Amino acid sequence: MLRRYILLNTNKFVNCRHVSQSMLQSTVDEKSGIATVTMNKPPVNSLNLEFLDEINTQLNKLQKDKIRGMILTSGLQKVFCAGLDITEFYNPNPDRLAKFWTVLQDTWLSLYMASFPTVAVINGHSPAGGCLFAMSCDYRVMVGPKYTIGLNETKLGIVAPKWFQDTMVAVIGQRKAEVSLTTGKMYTTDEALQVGLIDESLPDADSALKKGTQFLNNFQRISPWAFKMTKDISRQPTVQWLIDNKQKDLDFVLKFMQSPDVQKSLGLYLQSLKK
Ligand SMILES: CC/C=C\C/C=C\CCC/C=C/CC(=O)SCCNC(=O)CCNC(=O)[C@H](O)C(C)(C)COP(=O)(O)OP(=O)(O)OC[C@H]1O[C@@H](n2cnc3c(N)ncnc32)[C@H](O)[C@@H]1OP(=O)(O)O
Repeated sequence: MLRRYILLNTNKFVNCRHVSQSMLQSTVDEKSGIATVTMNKPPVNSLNLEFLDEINTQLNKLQKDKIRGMILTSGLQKVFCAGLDITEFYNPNPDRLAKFWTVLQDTWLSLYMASFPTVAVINGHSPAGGCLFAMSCDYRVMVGPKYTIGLNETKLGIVAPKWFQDTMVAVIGQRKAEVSLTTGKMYTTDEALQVGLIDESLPDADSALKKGTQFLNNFQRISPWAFKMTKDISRQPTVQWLIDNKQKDLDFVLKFMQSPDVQKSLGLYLQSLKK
């Protein structure tokens, strides 16, 4: 493994393994065994087929490398992740759409059930799929006060799939999730903290990264096996539906996304984004 000193977001030099460098930068601190995975796909870290594939491959690699924890963050100025790349849904090629959705399912399962503790350092806006990724980590630290987070699918004229919804229910509870999902609510950092969608709010990215690392350091005294078993038991009810219904979920998405009404809504939404 290539060893070198590199500059991390914390502006400190640390001895680390440099795992990869592309749309995703991943570094592992040799001493703590904590990986920092930085999404860096300008302009907004939208999740397309290739990016999701890279994220999933990296998560599986970190698992094999037996890292002790992971921070997921963004290398962009003001966006953590803009969610799924809407162009994957608009006038889709059915084969590519099927691959895209399958990789999304797999990436979510890898992240949600990661064998190591995970923290999302949300250093920018985090709508829809970005919120899903943040909610799938074990702890969320968000940089405030100016960014927003939430599952806004209804505002696009589409519907958050069951497993997106269940992930939110697991974090903020049934009632709050229902209101949040039906209204497509995007929470400010303060609102997200109040509702329990995030665990901490910090004024800048450096202190958020420190907080995330502090959380992960709690696990130095906890057996990785005990951690993983506890997490599996806790998260099993949320993941089981997708594990049992991957094909059904995919078939539904293929049909739903090719319907003229949904295509019309997506076209209008894409246009409004371009404006
Ligand atoms: C029972 C039913 C079950 C199942 C149904 C089946 C399937 C449904 C699946 C639905 C799941 C969807 C999950 C999603 O994640 S959908 C994506 C939702 N994302 C958004 O709404 C975010 C939109 N973006 C923004 O709000 C802003 O861009 C953001 C706040 C993130 C950043 O703002 P900023 O001002 O910094 O940048 P912009 O100028 O807006 O954007 C720059 C360029 O990037 C393009 N862009 C932005 N977001 C996306 C995206 N998600 N996908 C693709 N492209 C995106 C934007 O258009 C700009 O492009 P250019 O103008 O530069 O060409």
